[in-house]
Amino acid sequence: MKLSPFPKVGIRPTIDGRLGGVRESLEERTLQQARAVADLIARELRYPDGSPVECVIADSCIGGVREAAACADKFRRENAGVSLTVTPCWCYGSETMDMDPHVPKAVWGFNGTERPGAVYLAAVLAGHTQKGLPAFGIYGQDVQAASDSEIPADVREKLLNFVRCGLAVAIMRGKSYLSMGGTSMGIAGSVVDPAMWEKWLGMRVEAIDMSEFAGRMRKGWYDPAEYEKALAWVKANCPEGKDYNSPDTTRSRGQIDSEWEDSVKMALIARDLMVGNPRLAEMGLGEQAQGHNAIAAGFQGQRQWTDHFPNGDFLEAILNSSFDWNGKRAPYIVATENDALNGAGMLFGWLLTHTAQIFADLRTYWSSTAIEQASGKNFSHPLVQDGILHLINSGPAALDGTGEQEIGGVPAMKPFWDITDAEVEECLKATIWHPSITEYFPGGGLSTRFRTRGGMPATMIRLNLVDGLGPALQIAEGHTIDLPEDVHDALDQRTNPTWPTTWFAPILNGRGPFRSAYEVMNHWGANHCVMSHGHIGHLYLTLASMLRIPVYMHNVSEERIFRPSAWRAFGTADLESADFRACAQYGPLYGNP
Ligand SMILES: C[C@H](O)[C@@H](O)[C@@H](O)C(=O)CO
Ligand SMILES: [Mn+2]
Repeated sequence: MKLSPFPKVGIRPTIDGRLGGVRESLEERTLQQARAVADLIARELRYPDGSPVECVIADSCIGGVREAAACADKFRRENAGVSLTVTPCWCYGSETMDMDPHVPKAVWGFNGTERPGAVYLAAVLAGHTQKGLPAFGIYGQDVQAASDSEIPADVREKLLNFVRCGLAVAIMRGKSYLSMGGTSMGIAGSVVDPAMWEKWLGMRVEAIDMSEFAGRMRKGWYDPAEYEKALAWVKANCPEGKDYNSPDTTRSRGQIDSEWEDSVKMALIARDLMVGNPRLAEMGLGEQAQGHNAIAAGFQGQRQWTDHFPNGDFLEAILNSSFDWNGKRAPYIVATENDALNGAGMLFGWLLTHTAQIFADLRTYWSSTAIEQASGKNFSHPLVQDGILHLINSGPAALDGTGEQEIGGVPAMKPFWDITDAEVEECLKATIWHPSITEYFPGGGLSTRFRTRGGMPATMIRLNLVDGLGPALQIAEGHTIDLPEDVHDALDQRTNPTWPTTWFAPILNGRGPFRSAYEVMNHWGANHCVMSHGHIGHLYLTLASMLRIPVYMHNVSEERIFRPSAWRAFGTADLESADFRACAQYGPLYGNP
């Protein structure tokens, strides 16, 4: 993924500015604390391309406003997109605080008692709250000796989660969402709203007409050598399955072969449109070589493209996966049906985890009774209470979604740098490509079919756009579920056996939407959802608060919620309402609607 240089993490060692003893006694200790945090971040966190996260530390401790200003200048020069203030002692809050309104910020006040680091933490957070510059507060549970340079586990977790989410915010800033085509079948999420991307995510919306695909395919505006390589790889790795079309809608072998060829061309063209390709410049296509600086995109597909041309299943499946004919690499985020809101959700999930994201229709709630009626079998599972949700895209999903990768023997989706070659093979083997259903896709194409292995901890989200409110987020942690073969088959054949299926059981806590799996579906805000690997609802909550996007449904336990300290001033009895009030008060991160 050819993204511009990634933003760094700016570390601000603040200090008591009083010379004549106090400051001198603290200089080395304070700088050591900053260096320890920088080492932790570089050791534990990666950028989406797998390279270690870089930190930039202020040239001196910050004891007053001049040093604070010098640090801000350095952070601007060095492209620091996240701000982390650390200190073991008292400092002068309003004189040393970071006042950049657009950079996610946190403060770690060392919990020692020889010097009042925690008192500064509270004081400077009060300043942030008073000035409308919300900041995250990090304070260790246990008192540490002044000489203790260890970063305790609870502080470490908050530091790393803050930086993960802060970098997601910073990396999105200035990038594009590329709308490939327009509104798909009247899906509201594909009525792309530039203001949402600009004001909440600091991004821009780029748009291309679908004729750009037709034109590039017809004129051969893609790398011919890569095309041949990709087509050969597809023939060797993408097995074709049963043609479910009726005799009079079955397409000929030759037609399907040409649909494979077009599908591969479309994948190359979509990627080139997103991030550019220097090879195109060598072909005399200098403007096309630029791409649209897109970190996420959507493909309109249905309709009208798919009335005349092959569907985008192969394009979307392979670009969203962590591998292709060139080997393992970061996914390219592409939303089916140009559902830009789901595309934003996929982008969040990828930036938080660096793993592929499953795009799916939230198609059906299957109660245990309905499962028994449809399959003749009664089905029970320790993680299933009243029923399960059928996630199945009328399109593809990342092949990582097969669940053929593992962490500790448990199905997972991993960053590309952790995926083994054998796991890539398993993901490909677990996927069958069926000739698409002609009545849906008269232009043909191949549909992606797999079933996600059960037992994967997963988080399902949806970003919705609410008139008068702006974007709002839903989160449901849960697990993928294995159905017995015959039960799955009965339900899958009845639904659509040419598309990718994930059976999902949300974790229920008996409250609100999480009273039952039925209520989770009943409350879902749109036809699509994104599934990420892992129980990462807490990361989505932190990210949403940085972007001032309220969360109106989640099943994350209270102790895992980490938001700016100012959020507490909007209410502590009902965190959901407080979140809404805080987001309304601060407005979108990059400007009011
Ligand atoms: C049946 C339609 O063709 C599908 O595309 C539709 O079910 C959707 O995916 C809507 O999100
Ligand atoms: Mn859909």
